[in-house]
Amino acid sequence: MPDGSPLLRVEHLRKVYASATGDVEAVADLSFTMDHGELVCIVGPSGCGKTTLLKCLAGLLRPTSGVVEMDGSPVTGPSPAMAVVFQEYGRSLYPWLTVRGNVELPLRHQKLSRAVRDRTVSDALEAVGLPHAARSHPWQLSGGMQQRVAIARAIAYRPEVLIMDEPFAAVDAQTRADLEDLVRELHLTRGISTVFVTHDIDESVYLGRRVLVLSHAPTRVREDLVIDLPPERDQLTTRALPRFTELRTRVYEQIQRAKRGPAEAGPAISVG
Ligand SMILES: Nc1ncnc2c1ncn2[C@@H]1O[C@H](COP(=O)(O)OP(=O)(O)OP(=O)(O)O)[C@@H](O)[C@H]1O
Repeated sequence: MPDGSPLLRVEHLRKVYASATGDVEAVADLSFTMDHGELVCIVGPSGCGKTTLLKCLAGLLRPTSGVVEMDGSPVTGPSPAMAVVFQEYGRSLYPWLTVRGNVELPLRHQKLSRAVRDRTVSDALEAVGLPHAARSHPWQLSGGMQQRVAIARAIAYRPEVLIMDEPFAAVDAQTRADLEDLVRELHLTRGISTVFVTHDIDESVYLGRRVLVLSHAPTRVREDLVIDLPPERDQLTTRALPRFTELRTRVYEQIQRAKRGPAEAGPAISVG
């Protein structure tokens, strides 16, 4: 239960890959915390280390040094309290299972009665707007619908943290806008704590309550920006607000500076 302590604590995280051509330092010295119920977006220059960071958060990669803690306990491996949604929805869904079967799959490892499991799956499909597609197979659905199935599977699992790695990079602009609104709605109505990695500056400002701008690789947090836009957001009115433009300009400038190299990276600061 939330008691004022952070949900996620990342402190002095460092990750060095050993490779045949020499060591690659992907994450240099990265620290931040995230509270229960927050939606934090992470942006940074291409190849800066975003996926490496997410894999360390999700326990899929062991950090070289530093700490990742969830609810005060170190993350040392894949945690049942975290669900990850990747960009490649086509590869994350099982084509031989129906939509319902895909959403239900991770629940089979939980000790739930058949009735509760059925209700949980139906509720998740309802939440992503796909109750009518339960009996379809993923390959019968559009890309955006398949990504909704992946999101339904993640939320049915009731994770403490939903981690999303550029989840909408492969869909068209209109579908992307709809999926962004779905993430906002799930955040507002269900209070799901979400870490959302994106290349898209406008998307990070539209979605986030905070945006972490990462430096060039080896990465660290260059800026921790509070997004003080109203919680009820709308694709037209929110994006037309002068404050939206100020915030996107700020993120854009920081990424441009970050691209110029590690020497430009300053300490993490908060800007209201
Ligand atoms: N398994 C690996 N072995 C060696 N180096 C790696 C490995 N995985 C990633 N890297 C290197 O670590 C750095 C960060 O990679 P990472 O994929 O985390 O960045 P990213 O910000 O997610 O990239 P993108 O913007 O392309 O999505 C890059 O220099 C990459 O080449």
